[in-house]
Amino acid sequence: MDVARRNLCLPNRPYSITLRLKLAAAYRSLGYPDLAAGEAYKALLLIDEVMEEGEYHDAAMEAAKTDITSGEAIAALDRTVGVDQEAIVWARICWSQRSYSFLVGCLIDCGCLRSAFDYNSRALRLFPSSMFFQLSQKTLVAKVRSYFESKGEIFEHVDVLDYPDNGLVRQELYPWNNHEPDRFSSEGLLFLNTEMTRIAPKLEVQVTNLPILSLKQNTNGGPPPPDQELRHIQQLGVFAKEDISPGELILQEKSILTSVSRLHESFCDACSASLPITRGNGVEFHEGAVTISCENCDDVFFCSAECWDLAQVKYHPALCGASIDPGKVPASEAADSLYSLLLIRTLAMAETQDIHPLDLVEVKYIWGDYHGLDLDQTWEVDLQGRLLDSFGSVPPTLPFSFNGNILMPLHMLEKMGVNIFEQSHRYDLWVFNTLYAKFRGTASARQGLDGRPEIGAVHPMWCLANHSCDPNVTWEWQGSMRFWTRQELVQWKGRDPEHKPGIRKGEEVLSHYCDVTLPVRERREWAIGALGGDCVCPRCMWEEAERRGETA
Ligand SMILES: C[S@@+](CC[C@H](N)C(=O)[O-])C[C@H]1O[C@@H](n2cnc3c(N)ncnc32)[C@H](O)[C@@H]1O
Repeated sequence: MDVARRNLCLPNRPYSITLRLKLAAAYRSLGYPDLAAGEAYKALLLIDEVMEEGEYHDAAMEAAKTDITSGEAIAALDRTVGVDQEAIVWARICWSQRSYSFLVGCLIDCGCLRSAFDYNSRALRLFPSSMFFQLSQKTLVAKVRSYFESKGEIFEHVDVLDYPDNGLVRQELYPWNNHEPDRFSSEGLLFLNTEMTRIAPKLEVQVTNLPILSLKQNTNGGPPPPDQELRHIQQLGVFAKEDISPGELILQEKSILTSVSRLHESFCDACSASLPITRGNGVEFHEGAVTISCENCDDVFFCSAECWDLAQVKYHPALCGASIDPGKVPASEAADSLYSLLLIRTLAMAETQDIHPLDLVEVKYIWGDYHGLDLDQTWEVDLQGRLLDSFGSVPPTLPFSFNGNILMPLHMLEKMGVNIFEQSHRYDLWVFNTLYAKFRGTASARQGLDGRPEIGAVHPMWCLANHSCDPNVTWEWQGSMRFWTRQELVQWKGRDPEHKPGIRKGEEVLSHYCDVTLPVRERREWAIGALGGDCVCPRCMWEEAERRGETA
């Protein structure tokens, strides 16, 4: 595949602007405008390096000259513009125009209209007579106008900062991603079960079949199938190795893949347990423990020497002194901000441990909820070979923003001292997207008193348990994640009266992703993000039928 081939070239020519632009073109033609936007943005960074005395100026200048003398630049532009062979002219005029046009076009494709507007305005200042940017301006105004008019608002009254900037892109196991393990292989299961036995001796991970709940993946655009005709796929689940009585603690898992979005002094930076409250000059003791802080940065606090040691070995050195406080995050973006912080934690873990982010044991085996469609059958082009839509007809489901998926991770990596050009193979946008895909289906978040998500975490073993609105366990997250078998099952009228609390050998551990005391419609709405569609557990099916007056 073209993308894979060019990706392989990048380690040798990480500063080549033309190579970045070719990669952007290849990504776009394959229905990945988000990945194309990432390469176009890096091309713009390199153009700045060529034109100014920056950290990478010499390397970028050298690469630009090589591109020009080797004829690469001419091929990339499909035409020779100007006769001046100076790299700076190429950068300022040709490459810059091409990078901006990729970035703006791809951001529009991804629904990031505010960012597209911003870059198009910059491009128009540089190239005022460009038809492309003038047209893009018109397209953007039309799109933003129709967005606000559909909400009953007047476009002229809206601040640019309020323009929509979040879209959806393909949630995919990229064809060139060779880090994803075979989770169903005997080696994969052996690894997971060794981990599981350590924290939950009575449980084991098994392969199971689950209904695919996402309508887009079930219907390819047709009407929704009847519930009994849903397609099924293989996934993992957690099962009892022996009989377990009601009220037993069956799993206790501590994770350092956590995020704290505010009140950093109130939570352990490693495990996110609540910390003792500081009063005046003294410190309030909490279960005999006292808060430990990092002497070098004084930005982070820990609940125990164990957490401090884990932070030192696993992630903190990469971040020590690099403030990651996202500042005041609007309530509407609080949940996304927790995912971004999980991404930063993962990048810091990769950097500290010198390992590819997708090979970290904390993320490698977790579920990515990739679309699972056969690309040969789904991908559609017209008679001229052009894509029918920007994503090649693959339904986009992964939330995407220019800031969260491109700008912020690259900026944080630079703060960690990572060379984002030479380390592209390790810290590329498709890697960030893959991590987000994994977090979105598995992370848990806890809200503060004002209802805004405050802390988030991925517990790699706990998150292997599937959901039911009639769960046989309940869980609590306070530093560690803990599972108990329920003393009493949820009350609902349609259950088999023989079904009693406790879990028998061979039965699946069924967790809950929503508040199971709510009525069926509210439960389904709550869990839809984590499940990908409406829950079809026996309780939901029965209660939905009852609601429609269909039960016997
Ligand atoms: C946190 S993961 C659970 C573990 C996952 N089955 C695995 O293989 O790692 C959440 C995903 O599991 C699937 N899932 C969990 N409970 C389900 C249910 N009751 N019905 C259908 N799919 C379910 C959904 O695809 C969801 O996105």
